[in-house]
Amino acid sequence: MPHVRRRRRNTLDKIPVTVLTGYLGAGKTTLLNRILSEPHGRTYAVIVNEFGEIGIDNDLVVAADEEIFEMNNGCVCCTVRGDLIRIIDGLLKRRRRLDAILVETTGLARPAPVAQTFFTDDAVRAKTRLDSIVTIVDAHHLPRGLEHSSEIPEQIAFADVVLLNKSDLVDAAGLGRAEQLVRAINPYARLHRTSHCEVDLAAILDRRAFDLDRILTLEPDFLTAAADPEHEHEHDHGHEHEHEHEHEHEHHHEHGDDGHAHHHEDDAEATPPAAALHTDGILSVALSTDQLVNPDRFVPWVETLLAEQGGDILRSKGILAFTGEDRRFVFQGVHMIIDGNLQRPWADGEPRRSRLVFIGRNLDAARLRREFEACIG
Ligand SMILES: Nc1nc2c(ncn2[C@@H]2O[C@H](COP(=O)(O)OP(=O)(O)OP(=O)(O)O)[C@@H](O)[C@H]2O)c(=O)[nH]1
Repeated sequence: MPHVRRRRRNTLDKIPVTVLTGYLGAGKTTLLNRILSEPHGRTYAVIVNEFGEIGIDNDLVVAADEEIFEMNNGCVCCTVRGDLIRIIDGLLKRRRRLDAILVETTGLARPAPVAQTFFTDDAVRAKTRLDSIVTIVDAHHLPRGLEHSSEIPEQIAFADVVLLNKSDLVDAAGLGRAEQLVRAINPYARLHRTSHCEVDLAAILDRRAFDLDRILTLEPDFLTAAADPEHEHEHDHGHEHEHEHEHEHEHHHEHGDDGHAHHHEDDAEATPPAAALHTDGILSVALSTDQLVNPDRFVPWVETLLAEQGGDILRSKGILAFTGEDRRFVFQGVHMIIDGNLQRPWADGEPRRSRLVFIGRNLDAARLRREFEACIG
């Protein structure tokens, strides 16, 4: 069927865009330098706020007075002196095929406006697709950073992929604690422990974390991120995490008025000291049901919820089994912008289990649960 072929080609042709965030000194430049100088045989474009920040050797730069710089490995680097949409337009007009675009969000407290550009701008959306949000976390600085910064938990909350970097500067216990701090904010991101951002670029580029089709193939990880076999862990502590995640999935993170997480007593072993868990009130709420959900109630509910509380809800994702519908409804959101559609049919014998997750601040878990349950049947 002609239109099916056209759709496939469109998806394949779209250039994946990765949005990179991370606190001051976390290692963003280190990662970008690798991408722009390693002989990986692919052509990536890196968009940075100010070229000066990248600190790359000037010899790599071919045409220094242009806004778009070509590197000696074929990658291009450009700077958001102008606006993002115009820069992307300029990149797309170049003849050379790009394998991926990476946008660094230094200087922006929040990565959301950049991410949303790829949902909302038609011209950009026609040629590119938001692939994932990657957050670099300084494992050494994280406990202190969380005490002082509201940006760090927010950046972690947005992430589809977390690089827990500077792992060489902390011992195994410290690294485990840092990972728990990340997980307390965002249990769903794929996490890689790195030193000097040494990670296979395939782990951060072209992940299809925002691709609704792909959420389905990632589904085993969707609510069990800690059991991810692709984690680059140096030692096995999976059991601890499975335990931790049982709580996260069945209940949610319980935070008190002080914004600190409170865990169940039997979880004590896997829980960092409460004082270290300053997550700026950001928590995740996971909801699920084995009963069918009424789309006429669910869709208006989630739309209203995100319209009213989208400022606080940083990320949302869901797979829904609707009454009278053989296909799965899948959605994905950044603040109040959501994208969702019907996907493949539920397989024979596959439990029609609806799951959704919200990550954000000021989330009233009991109310979310109550309102979601009101959409059942
Ligand atoms: N020990 C150690 N040092 C690292 C690692 N990653 C980066 N660094 C160093 O940390 C410092 C900061 O790294 P950058 O890559 O500049 O960090 P950044 O996030 O770009 O920093 P800003 O541009 O200031 O936001 C540099 O001196 C890096 O060499 C790591 O994994 N281990």
